[in-house]
Amino acid sequence: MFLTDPSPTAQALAADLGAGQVDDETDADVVLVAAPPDVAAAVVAEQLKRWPSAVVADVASVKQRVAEEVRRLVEPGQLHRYVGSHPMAGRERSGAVAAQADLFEGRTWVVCPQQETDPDAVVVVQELARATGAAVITMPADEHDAAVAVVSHVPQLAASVVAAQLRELPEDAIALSSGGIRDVTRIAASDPMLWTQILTGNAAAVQPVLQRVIEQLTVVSRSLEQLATDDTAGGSRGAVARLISDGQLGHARIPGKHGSAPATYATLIVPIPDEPGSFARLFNDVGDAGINLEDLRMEHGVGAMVGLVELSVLPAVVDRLREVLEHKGWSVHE
Ligand SMILES: NC(=O)c1ccc[n+]([C@@H]2O[C@H](COP(=O)([O-])OP(=O)(O)OC[C@H]3O[C@@H](n4cnc5c(N)ncnc54)[C@H](O)[C@@H]3O)[C@@H](O)[C@H]2O)c1
Ligand SMILES: O=C(O)C(=O)C[C@]1(C(=O)O)C=C[C@@H](O)C=C1
Repeated sequence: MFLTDPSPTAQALAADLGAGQVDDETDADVVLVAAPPDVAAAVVAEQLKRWPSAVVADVASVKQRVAEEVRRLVEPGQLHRYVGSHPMAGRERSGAVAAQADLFEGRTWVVCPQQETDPDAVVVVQELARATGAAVITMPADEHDAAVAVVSHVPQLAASVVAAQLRELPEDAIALSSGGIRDVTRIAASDPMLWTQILTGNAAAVQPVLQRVIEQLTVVSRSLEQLATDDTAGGSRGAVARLISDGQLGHARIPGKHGSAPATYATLIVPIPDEPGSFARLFNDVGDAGINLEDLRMEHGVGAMVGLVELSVLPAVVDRLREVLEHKGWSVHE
């Protein structure tokens, strides 16, 4: 595998970290363009020209705009070798240092062929995606863009706007931060430059979703305004409950591991000392019990040298897990 990047540091770092060798002008069968969205189409066009028989795919987070630009930049006879794609996995941090070999395992990778795309080129990109452990979904670019507006782009704005409220919060108020704020704001650490490009590139699909969010929040805001002065105000509690309940219904639809149906797991919380080897000891004890962890989260205790590890397992094995862990000396909470 060969790498090339206009930033010599990014290129050398990716090579040092084992992503491949620096481009040495050998032939290419498949080129994967992982450049920022606003230059992705130009890089695709350049690569189609440079490698006259290669399949060229991009991974930009918006698909329609990139495909339209590629169509403008490329000779019509070359378009059959371009395949738009988008792995639905990533990090809130950029650059090769943030890379993870298993990032795409069990995640979805969307492939968006155009009408000109050669079906064999589509298969090449689908296979490349599957080789990373991802599950492939193939859909038209406009459907992709409408979907990611809801499942990725508006969530980014929501995380950012909630996190922005923390900027001037006094220290003793920030100290109360726990699961709620951490869960809602993880992606608020994302790169502003990348996200400005993504949101600009998908503005037409994102704006109507954002408008619906604003309308629903406006209803709740009006209700709370009424309740703040008159807690008997008719209809106001209903409006608040409706939003929370609609949220429950939406949340229950998020697919489980490997794109399977949403699963309900049983969870146990285990405090672990903040010292080397604690995690390994806990995992060994879970492994010795022959129990598969379905999910895992960790929170840091504020002002205490402990971490709170939340273990998610199938409900059928939770009692046995609790028993085993208590027997091994762990304190276990529901
Ligand atoms: N970060 C994510 O979570 C994520 C997930 C899925 C898809 N994507 C998409 O992947 C692409 C890259 O995002 P990233 O997070 O890896 O960004 P990144 O900043 O980590 O990497 C982008 C790389 O592109 C290089 N680059 C800049 N201009 C270039 C140009 N003109 N030609 C060639 N290379 C150029 C940069 O030097 C940099 O090394 C974007 O299109 C993004 O939408 C990102
Ligand atoms: O989980 C993250 O940190 C992501 O950045 C992932 C995420 C997403 O919203 O799911 C973000 C943008 C990419 O286009 C694809 C995936």
